[in-house]
Amino acid sequence: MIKAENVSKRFGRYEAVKGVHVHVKKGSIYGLLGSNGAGKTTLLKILSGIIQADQGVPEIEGESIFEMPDVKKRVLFIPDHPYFFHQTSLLQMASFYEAVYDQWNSERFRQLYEHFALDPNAKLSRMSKGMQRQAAFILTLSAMPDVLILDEPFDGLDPVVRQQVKNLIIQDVSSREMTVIVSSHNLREMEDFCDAVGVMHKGSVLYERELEELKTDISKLQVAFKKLPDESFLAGMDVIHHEKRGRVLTCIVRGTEGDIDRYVRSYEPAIYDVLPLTLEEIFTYEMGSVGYEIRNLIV
Ligand SMILES: Nc1ncnc2c1ncn2[C@@H]1O[C@H](COP(=O)(O)OP(=O)(O)OP(=O)(O)O)[C@@H](O)[C@H]1O
Repeated sequence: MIKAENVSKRFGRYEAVKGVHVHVKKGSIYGLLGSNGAGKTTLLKILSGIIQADQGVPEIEGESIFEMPDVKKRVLFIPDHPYFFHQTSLLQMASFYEAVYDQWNSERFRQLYEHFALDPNAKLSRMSKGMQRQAAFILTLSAMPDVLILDEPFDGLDPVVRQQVKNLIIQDVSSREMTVIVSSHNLREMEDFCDAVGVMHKGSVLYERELEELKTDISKLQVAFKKLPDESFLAGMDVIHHEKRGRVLTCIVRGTEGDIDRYVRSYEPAIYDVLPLTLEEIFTYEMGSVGYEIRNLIV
């Protein structure tokens, strides 16, 4: 549903986004992960039609978004610092949203501000950071977007509100196939929230995968041998990282479980365990394999 092929963006001589390809299925939640300064915010702004790419045209259901008001009305973006007009209240912002967004739902707006117990007449600038973020979600979700693009959206929300906001988003995804792209450094949270992830580093998308597929394609092995085999043992697998502690060898390996299992067992290990990896571990090791330094992460 959302497709960006070979998208690039320069700021002066610095190339913040370098020929990236992004594919997001309709009605899914796509997590954009990456190192600091990787280009996530820049890419999200391109996908939202806020800035124009130098190369490549992102499409939403086959239509370009940049300077296309009819497409833009269906795509809402919450930046890492939500923006409201000077000296406005939630109610005044709602009037603006209602005038701009055709799919605005006043009943939902009322339900949401009552649910979050925000005073609709209070000045938004006097609200706390977390309350302002709640206000941004109330306005955005009341506009009933087909595509919701979120940059570090849950920062500053308390754990209860965080879960409530995520539930609201999940409801819209399942009930009316809203599509979500969300950037975050909180991989624990993304693991439970996303269907697929794309990982950015230094302006490039290193890979994008369904979360389940990603998790079955990389494993942590713990093996011990009566006599440690020579280096051909490690050379025969796609090892991203390994560590030896005493007789126990711990390896992070790419590949399918069946192939790895057959291979390791052919060396007749005394102990052999395959442990699941969290998204955080996968991210860290994959980043390590492209030169982002990791040290002693295996525990
Ligand atoms: N308007 C701009 N002018 C010049 N350089 C910019 C501009 N916006 C972003 N950059 C640069 O582009 C690079 C990518 O920035 P971006 O904000 O997209 O990264 P990010 O992945 O969102 O980072 P973080 O995770 O730290 O928020 C950075 O080096 C940043 O300094």
